[in-house]
Amino acid sequence: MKAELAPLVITPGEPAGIGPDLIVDLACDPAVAASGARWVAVGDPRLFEARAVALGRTLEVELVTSDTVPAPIPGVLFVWPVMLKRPVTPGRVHTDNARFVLETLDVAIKACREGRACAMVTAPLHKGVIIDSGETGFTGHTEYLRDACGVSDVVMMLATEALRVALVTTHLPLRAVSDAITDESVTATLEIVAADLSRYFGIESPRIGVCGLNPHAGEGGHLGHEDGTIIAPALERLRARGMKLTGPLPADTAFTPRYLDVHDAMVAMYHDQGLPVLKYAGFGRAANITLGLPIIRTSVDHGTALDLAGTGAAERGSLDVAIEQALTMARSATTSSTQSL
Ligand SMILES: NC(=O)c1ccc[n+]([C@@H]2O[C@H](COP(=O)([O-])OP(=O)(O)OC[C@H]3O[C@@H](n4cnc5c(N)ncnc54)[C@H](O)[C@@H]3O)[C@@H](O)[C@H]2O)c1
Ligand SMILES: N[C@H](C(=O)O)[C@H](O)COP(=O)(O)O
Repeated sequence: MKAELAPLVITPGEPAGIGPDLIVDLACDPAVAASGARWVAVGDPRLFEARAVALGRTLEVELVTSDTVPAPIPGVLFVWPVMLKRPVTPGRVHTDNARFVLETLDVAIKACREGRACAMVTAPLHKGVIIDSGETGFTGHTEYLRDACGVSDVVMMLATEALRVALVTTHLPLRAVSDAITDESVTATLEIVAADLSRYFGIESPRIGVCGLNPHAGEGGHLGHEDGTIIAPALERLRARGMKLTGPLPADTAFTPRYLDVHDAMVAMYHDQGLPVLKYAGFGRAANITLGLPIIRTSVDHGTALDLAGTGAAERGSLDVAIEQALTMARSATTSSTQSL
C-alpha cells in the first residue's frame, strides 16, 4: 500500500505581492481539490480573507491548529496561523511585515524538518523590504534556507519542461561574482547538482554542461583567467571521479540545441548568465528548486509583481509547476527511503 504523503506547506511571501492572490486562487480551484493532495498555507487568515474580497472570490479560511490537515475542499483554505504585524494594502510593501514573512518561512521549515510537511513551496518575497527592515544579511529564500537548515552549500536550480539551469553563485552584485568563483564553489555546486538529479529526478549519472565565466570562456586567458585557472581544473578533478561534465563552455553558445540536447542540466556561473535563458524559454512554466537541503523546497519563477497584487491578473502557472515539482520530489524521496530499508 502506498503511504500517504504529509501535507505540502505553502508560504505567501510578501503579503502585499501576488502570493496571497495565487493562494486564494488555488484554494478556490475545484481541479486542485480534486487531485486530493493535502496542502496548507501559512499566514494570517485576515490577509487571505481580504485578498479574496479584493479578487471577488468566495473563500472560507479555516485555521488548523493540529498537524492533521484535512483533505482539500474547493473554496476552503486551511491555514497554519502566523499573524501580520500591520494591515496590508495590495501593492504597498512595508518593512513592519518583513518579520511576518520570515516567521511564515520558519513555520514551514520546521514542519518539513519534523516530517509534518512533505515539502515547502514558497510564493515570492521582496528581498529589498526584508533587508530594509534591518535584516542586512538577507539575500533570498535560498540562502535563508541554507542557514536555517545548517548546511554549508545549496544550489539554486530553475527547471522548465525542457531545460534545467543551476547556478554557482546566486544573489550577488556582479562585482563580487568573480571572487565567488572558486574551486570550492564550483566543486560543491556540481556535486550537489549531480547528487540531487539522481535522488529526485532519477538520473543516475547526469550529464552536466558548465558555462565559463568570461566571454568565450576566457579566450585562452586573454579575456579573463577564471575559466582556465579555476573552472577547468575543478572540472578535470571531478571528471577523474567519474562525473560527466562538459566545459567550461562559452556561455553565449552553451544554451543551443547542440549542447542542451546532450545534457541533463546546464550550470551557469551567475544569476543573469543562466536565468534569462531559462525565463525566456519558459517564464510562468518553471519552478525554482533549492538543491542540497535536507528538506524539499520549490518556488515560483517570478517575483512579487506588486503591480498586479489584488487585481486578478496574476497568473498561477508557475505556482502549479512548483507544487507538482515538490510533490514529485517528495514521492521520489519516499520511494528511495523505502527502498533503502
Ligand atoms: N521566489 C521569489 O521569492 C522571487 C523570485 C523572483 C523575484 N523575487 C523578488 O520579487 C521582487 C520583484 O521582482 P521583479 O520586479 O524583478 O520581478 P517580477 O517577477 O515580480 O515582475 C516582472 C514582470 O513580470 C510580471 N509578472 C510576475 N509574475 C507574474 C505572474 N504570476 N503573472 C503575470 N505577470 C507576472 C510583473 O507584473 C512584471 O511585469 C524583487 O524583490 C525580487 O527579488 C522573488
Ligand atoms: N533568483 C530567483 C529568480 O530570479 O527567480 C529569485 O530571486 C528567488 O530567489 P530565492 O528563491 O532565493 O528567494
